Amino acid sequence: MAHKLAFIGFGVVGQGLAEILRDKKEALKQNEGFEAEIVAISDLMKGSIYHPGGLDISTVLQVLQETGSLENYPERPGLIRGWDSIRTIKDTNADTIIEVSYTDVKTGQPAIDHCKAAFEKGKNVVMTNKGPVALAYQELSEMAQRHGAYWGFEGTVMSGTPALRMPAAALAGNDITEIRGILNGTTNYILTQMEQDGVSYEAALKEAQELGYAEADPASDVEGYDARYKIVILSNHVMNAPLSVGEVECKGITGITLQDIEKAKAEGKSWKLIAKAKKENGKVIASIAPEKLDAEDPLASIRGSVNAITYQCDLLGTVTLSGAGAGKIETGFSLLIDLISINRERQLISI
Ligand SMILES: NC(=O)C1=CN([C@@H]2O[C@H](COP(=O)(O)OP(=O)(O)OC[C@H]3O[C@@H](n4cnc5c(N)ncnc54)[C@H](OP(=O)(O)O)[C@@H]3O)[C@@H](O)[C@H]2O)C=CC1
Ligand SMILES: N[C@@H](CC=O)C(=O)O
Repeated sequence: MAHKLAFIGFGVVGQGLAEILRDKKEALKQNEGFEAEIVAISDLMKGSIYHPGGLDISTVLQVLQETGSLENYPERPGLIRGWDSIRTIKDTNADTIIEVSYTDVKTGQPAIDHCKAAFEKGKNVVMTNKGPVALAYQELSEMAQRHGAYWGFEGTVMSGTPALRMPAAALAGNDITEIRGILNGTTNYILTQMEQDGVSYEAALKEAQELGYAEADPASDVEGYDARYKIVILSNHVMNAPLSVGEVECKGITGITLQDIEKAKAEGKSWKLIAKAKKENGKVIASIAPEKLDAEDPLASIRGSVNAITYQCDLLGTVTLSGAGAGKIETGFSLLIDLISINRERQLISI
């Protein structure tokens, strides 16, 4: 049976997943027994469409590309327009909600309410929005479990790079005592462009926005708030240690000038925005701050929108993972791997 999906938000990442589902439809069916049907899309400005029998993905993407609005999706019997996010979550026949609206760095809303509305209906949520995971991890995990719903959020940290799934699956049994990483693609892209090509901060930020890496409000990236959410998610989910956003010291990259970067380069060093979390006497101490790294530091060579993370494990020692930290298809993939996980669970249950 096809998975029925409803998208809340349909910007860069939502469209990335839709493109993957369009382009890999046959391969996913053949290799994974996975079939998906987009039944609804509700976006703040682009409009909202729902058809219980499914929307045509190619037409949706084409109409959006040509006109910028879902309002121009062709009329057909049974098509409903104009439902807001909550109605789309509650009243459509979707069994999984793809929550890809913007990340609010203060309240996590309205995405927290989107998750609650879905779980109350026993619907799965797969999301890249970091707010609910960083601010309401415990409450939402319990709620999803109580209602028998799956909550997937691989893309909230390091896009489609398995920064959450890899330690949960392959490092299980270790105590992860420390995490250190570059967790924001936009700032790493900016710092790299400034260092490699002498591009100005403003021009590099504009490029990152055009490439789809930056948050809707890029202050979240450059002030370090996005990386702060990510270290909180890692602490709670991977280190199994409660940490709240307010406990993380946070400094962004806005104070770093081209001169600072040139000076570091002459010393053989590189500026990076470093996220850290360390367990100390049963508590986690975490911070986000720019650091001038020696060339030998494994994180010094991480360039562009690529991210990297080092896990300090009690049994295995140091393990470092690097890969995409942002991007349309890369982050679309993070949603796909969560959907594939739901599908695999379904297949196991039906054996
Ligand atoms: N881009 C990336 O590489 C990554 C992004 N993320 C996260 O994924 C999420 C989506 O990112 P991205 O696609 O880049 O962002 P975009 O800004 O491109 O898309 C977000 C979309 O959500 C819509 N939206 C905002 N609020 C609501 C709402 N209440 N109901 C319905 N739609 C709403 C916006 O509408 P409109 O603009 O039409 O007003 C916009 O189309 C964000 O939370 C981001 O933090 C995570 C990892 C990587
Ligand atoms: N704006 C974020 C997107 C991914 O989380 C980033 O640049 O890392």
